[in-house]
Amino acid sequence: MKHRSLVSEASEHARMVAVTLALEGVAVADPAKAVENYVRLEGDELVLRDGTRVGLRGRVIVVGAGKATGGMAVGIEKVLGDRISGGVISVPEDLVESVSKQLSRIQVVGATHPRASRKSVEAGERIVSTVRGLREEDTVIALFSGGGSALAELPAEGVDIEELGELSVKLMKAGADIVELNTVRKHLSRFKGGWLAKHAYPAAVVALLISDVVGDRMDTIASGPTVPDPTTYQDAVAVIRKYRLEDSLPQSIRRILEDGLKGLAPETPKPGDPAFSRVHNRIIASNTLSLNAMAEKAKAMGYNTVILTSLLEGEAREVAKVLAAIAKEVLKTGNPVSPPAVILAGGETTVTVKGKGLGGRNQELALSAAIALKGVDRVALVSIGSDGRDGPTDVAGAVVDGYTYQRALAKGVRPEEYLENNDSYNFFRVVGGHVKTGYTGTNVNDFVVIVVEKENPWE
Ligand SMILES: Nc1ncnc2c1ncn2[C@@H]1O[C@H](COP(=O)(O)OP(=O)(O)OP(=O)(O)O)[C@@H](O)[C@H]1O
Ligand SMILES: O=C(O)[C@H](O)CO
Ligand SMILES: [Mg+2]
Repeated sequence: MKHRSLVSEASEHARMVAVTLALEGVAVADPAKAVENYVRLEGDELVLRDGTRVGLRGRVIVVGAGKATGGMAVGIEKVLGDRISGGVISVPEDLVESVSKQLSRIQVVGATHPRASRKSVEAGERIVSTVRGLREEDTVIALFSGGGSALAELPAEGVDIEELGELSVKLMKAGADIVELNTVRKHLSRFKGGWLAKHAYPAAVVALLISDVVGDRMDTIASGPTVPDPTTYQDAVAVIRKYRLEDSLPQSIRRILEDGLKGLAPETPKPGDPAFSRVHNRIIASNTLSLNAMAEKAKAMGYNTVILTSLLEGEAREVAKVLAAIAKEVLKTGNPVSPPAVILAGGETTVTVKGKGLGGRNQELALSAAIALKGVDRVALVSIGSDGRDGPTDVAGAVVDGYTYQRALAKGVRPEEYLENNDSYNFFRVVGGHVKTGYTGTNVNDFVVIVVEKENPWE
């Protein structure tokens, strides 16, 4: 069968618009651009986008940790230039060389993630010694993003970093979510959970955060080194009990938690602590901020636009069915918006991997949507991970339309079979539809864009 009969003009147009919008969501989350769009220097004042003004009277020290922190540091050097007195950031060790080349005022150290190591402690010690002893007239610019929890650490007294890394991995494998995981990590640290703000006090702190946490809880992003910690030792112990890990706790960790419960070890700094009186925590890139930018662009392109949520969760293949149903409803009744329509959603779905295939949650969501959208004209759906790596694969995600199913059959590929085997990567490798961005250097979770065209989108 000719390819032309396996697609329509409207579907092609919808695919193009869907991918264009998804890439806009990634672009606005670019770490350097996000910093440059959020802060500017006016005389001897740092002015934040929300109008906050911070006088730069003494030294300006830049610190931070995270997978996007290198890009953020490039941005802050562009904004502040030689107003920066110095500083040090921790990035994944394979990025140290490329990031160092772009910086002239800020030093770069390499550490490990998603599991912390001795290198993470060296990074944590470097950062803390850089901010300790600063004066009231000095200013710390803190740059934190996803991966920051692992990339910089200062373990609580006696806690062994290898044992801490082991416990973190056990909690991740047991299914703990990031809020639970970081509640535990904050209570075994003297860096996380607001401790860095304590070390920097009485200097002013401007913390710029790129959120990879669904729901954007600031105290959870990189475990909130500059953010007052609302969680307690009781919360941390409750997490460990929930995942039945208390019997296998190493002695050093058990002791700290028991001392904490008895009030013999300091709680993480809480809201109201004077150390936060001159701390300004700001999210400069997030799933919500990207969805808003995508919606603005869609409206400018003439689409009736709705943002469903930035809190998407659930099994990817099931979420896809709900999203496909919304796309069909737009065509059927014009609800929640009439064509030409753009429907946006973001967050982080999950995949229960039972098959032997290769893929990621975004590719799996797209494949399931291709099945649900079989035969539906004028519609496209794209799902991508904003960091450019969907699961253990080299693509960001995939785009599908109402003809993807037929195109697969024409190539002898049965979509349901690939879905059952969690083999979405190989489905799109054969049928087409991969969205490749390369590693984007940012992470604001995943985006789904649905486009529903009117009869003739070229009009
Ligand atoms: N064959 C597969 N098909 C679908 N999803 C898969 C497959 N293999 C792994 N996954 C999913 O990919 C997830 C890991 O995704 P990924 O590698 O993008 O990390 P992440 O969750 O985005 O974390 P990071 O913050 O490091 O990017 C796993 O939790 C798993 O659910
Ligand atoms: O490093 C972390 O804690 C996670 O990426 C959440 O920000
Ligand atoms: Mg990822």
